[in-house]
Amino acid sequence: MIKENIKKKGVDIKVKKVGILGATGYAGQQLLWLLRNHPNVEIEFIASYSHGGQDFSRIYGNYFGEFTKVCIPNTDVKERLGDIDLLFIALPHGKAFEITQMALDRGVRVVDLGADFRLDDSEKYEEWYGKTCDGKKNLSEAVYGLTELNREKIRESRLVANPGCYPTASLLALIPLLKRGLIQSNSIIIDAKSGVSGAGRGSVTQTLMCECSETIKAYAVTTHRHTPEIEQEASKVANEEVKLTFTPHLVPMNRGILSVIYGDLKREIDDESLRKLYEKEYSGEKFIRIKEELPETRWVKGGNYCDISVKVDKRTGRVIVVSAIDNLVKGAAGQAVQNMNLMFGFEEATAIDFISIFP
Ligand SMILES: NC(=O)C1=CN([C@@H]2O[C@H](COP(=O)(O)OP(=O)(O)OC[C@H]3O[C@@H](n4cnc5c(N)ncnc54)[C@H](OP(=O)(O)O)[C@@H]3O)[C@@H](O)[C@H]2O)C=CC1
Ligand SMILES: CC(=O)N[C@@H](CCC(=O)OP(=O)(O)O)C(=O)O
Repeated sequence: MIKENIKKKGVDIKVKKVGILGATGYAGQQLLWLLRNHPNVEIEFIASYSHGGQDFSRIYGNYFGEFTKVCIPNTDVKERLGDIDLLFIALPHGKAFEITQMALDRGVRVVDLGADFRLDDSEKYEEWYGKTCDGKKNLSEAVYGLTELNREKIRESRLVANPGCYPTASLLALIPLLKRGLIQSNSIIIDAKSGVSGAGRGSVTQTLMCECSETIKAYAVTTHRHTPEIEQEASKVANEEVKLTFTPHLVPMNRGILSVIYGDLKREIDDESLRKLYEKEYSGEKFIRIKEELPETRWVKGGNYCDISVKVDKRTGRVIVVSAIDNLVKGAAGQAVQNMNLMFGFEEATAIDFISIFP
């Protein structure tokens, strides 16, 4: 591994120890995959809910012979907090509150890949997630981990709320328009499509082959919990209240999110000028690629990129922004690593600096 090679060459490298809670899920596994190749990270432990005591490579066969750590039970994590600098949490909603408090109390930093700390308002959390919010105390200190938006705050933060996959694709596409007040804030419609890994490994009926192949469906129309998350962050960027329509779809592919966003422009502007404006906004951003060609999920698969293209429909005065990400990488684990790199002062692209996989 890279880590050993560097040590052998006698280079003094800074190493931080991390634990992964929920390592057996899709997001947790993707995180482990990335961190294994991080020169400055030692994976101290991995934890699982129902596979405590099992060799990870028996759960994910691609690790056979390469990574043989045994999962500790989730319940043992509190006793291991003293061994780590940072805890990644990739658990179902509502499960991060207690352990986060314990970690912070022990001086351990936290990156939560779930939604427990994303909403500033605990009543909104309870309304959209149908769960009590036991983490009220931490909500105010959590930094929303959309890296390109909150880079400086993330560096200093103890607790990062990694964004949802749909919000990542949608907000990155909307920010340049919202920042400049170019779009009518109540006219935004987000039509987004996700591969089935977005639903996690634990989901059952809806991701069975017969249920999701050879079909495409909208779901959670008007009720998806990413709506308040996108509205919250969009409102902050726009400096006015944004209310939008968000409709997710499940499509028969493993990975990827394509977000197609419509909105009314406040003034006339052509494609070319708008594209230049996007290029300016994201100049120097390694992982945001402004394209003339329309983005496709196949060009971001396995990578930490968000590809964006922007067009104007002159007939209607509407803007159409298309963005694509890999839900498990930029939409989850890749962005979590990007945030951790900032928190520890590592080079931001460490361990995520590779081209997407195709085919
Ligand atoms: N999938 C995606 O594209 C994205 C996911 N996320 C977020 O990441 C988190 C994990 O998602 P994902 O990996 O997809 O989900 P999975 O269903 O694939 O994994 C869930 C993980 O949580 C554990 N778990 C299951 N039930 C419980 C429970 N009752 N108590 C404690 N632990 C439990 C599982 O352990 P075990 O396997 O041992 O039972 C597993 O490690 C979620 O909060 C999700 O919202 C965020 C962005 C994108
Ligand atoms: C296809 C699919 O089911 N996707 C998930 C979103 C996954 C994700 O990013 O969401 P959280 O981290 O907020 O759970 C969903 O719609 O619930």
